[in-house]
Amino acid sequence: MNKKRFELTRATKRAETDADRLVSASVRGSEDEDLELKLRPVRLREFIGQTKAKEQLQIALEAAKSRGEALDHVLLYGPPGLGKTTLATIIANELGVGFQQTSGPALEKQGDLTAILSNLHERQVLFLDEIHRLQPVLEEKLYTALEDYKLDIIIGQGPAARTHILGINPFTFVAATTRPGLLSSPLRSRFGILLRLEFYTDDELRFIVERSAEVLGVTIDHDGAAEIAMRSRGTPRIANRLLRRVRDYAQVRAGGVIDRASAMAALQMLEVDAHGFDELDRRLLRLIIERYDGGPVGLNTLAAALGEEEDALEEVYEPFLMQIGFLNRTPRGRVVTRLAYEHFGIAPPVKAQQWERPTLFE
Ligand SMILES: Nc1ncnc2c1ncn2[C@@H]1O[C@H](COP(=O)(O)OP(=O)(O)OP(=O)(O)O)[C@@H](O)[C@H]1O
Repeated sequence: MNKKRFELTRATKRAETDADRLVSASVRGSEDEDLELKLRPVRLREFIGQTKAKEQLQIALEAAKSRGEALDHVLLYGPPGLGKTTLATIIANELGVGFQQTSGPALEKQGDLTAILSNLHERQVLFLDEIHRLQPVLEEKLYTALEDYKLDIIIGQGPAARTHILGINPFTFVAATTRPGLLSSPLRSRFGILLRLEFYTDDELRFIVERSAEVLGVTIDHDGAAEIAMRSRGTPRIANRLLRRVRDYAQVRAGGVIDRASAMAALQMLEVDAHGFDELDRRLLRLIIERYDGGPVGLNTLAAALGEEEDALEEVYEPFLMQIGFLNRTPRGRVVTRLAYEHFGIAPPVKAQQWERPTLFE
């Protein structure tokens, strides 16, 4: 198996494992896709949270519109399910231009990319998801397209082959990635606007749940929405999925109304705890606490002990645990914090407190 194929197989396996989880931030099947289409905000003013990114984008959009030019290329990065695709569609809507979507792994041949680029309309948005998985030859092809709106194409084969420069319409390239560190610096430097998406606060997620409930025609009170928000791991995609499952429960057991009691009962039945942890998070944290005395423990050791891919741990499980302060990455490996011990009602060893304090050399 060649290296690229091996990478793709690993990524597919990772996606499959993750997709089994109720609190996965990845899309889980066609039900999720249908729901997302219905719930996706269309304009920037409907997009909740991400204040910094939104402000930066709003200014750039207004400036581009008033100059009548294509918006600078945009790179959106951050964990899955935080609204990268949503923002890309909003950019096209706000500019009043067409939108075309593809992804790094979907583009296999140079011809695929050439066909897409040469058919773009003036100022339209081309959205490329998972840009970190774009093949290097295609990445190089993109450079001139992004910089000068030109494409080098080769006509003919063998000694008769000639290169030809093809002009393309000025367009806005919006790319998304969960792994910005994997992008080469020449590629990164082609983006004028870099927007980092952060995990949402509980209040922002509560707004999102209330808005989604309204769109779906579900009766929910403030406390019910807050309960779902709190367990959504800072991620709108998870909030919307939990809302759907709680709605089912409320319909059958609570007269169709979601309040704190029915939300709590439903989420308890679904085994999603107060932090939105599921079985996998608990296994990960307990393993570090019980087998490695709180850490530090290396990523590869953890992955082997859990039977998970290293990438999955790094991309899917760890970011949220770090965000809420349960886990730290140190040069010597992963360590859990006092909060993790408290969560499981286990007394932390004295050294756990030392690790929380960053040293001069970390
Ligand atoms: N700020 C927001 N306000 C309201 N709903 C949101 C917001 N961000 C995301 N959502 C909801 O969450 C769903 C997932 O968002 P989206 O598909 O844009 O995430 P993503 O970051 O592109 O994920 P991935 O990287 O997995 O493709 C959307 O369908 C939308 O309903």
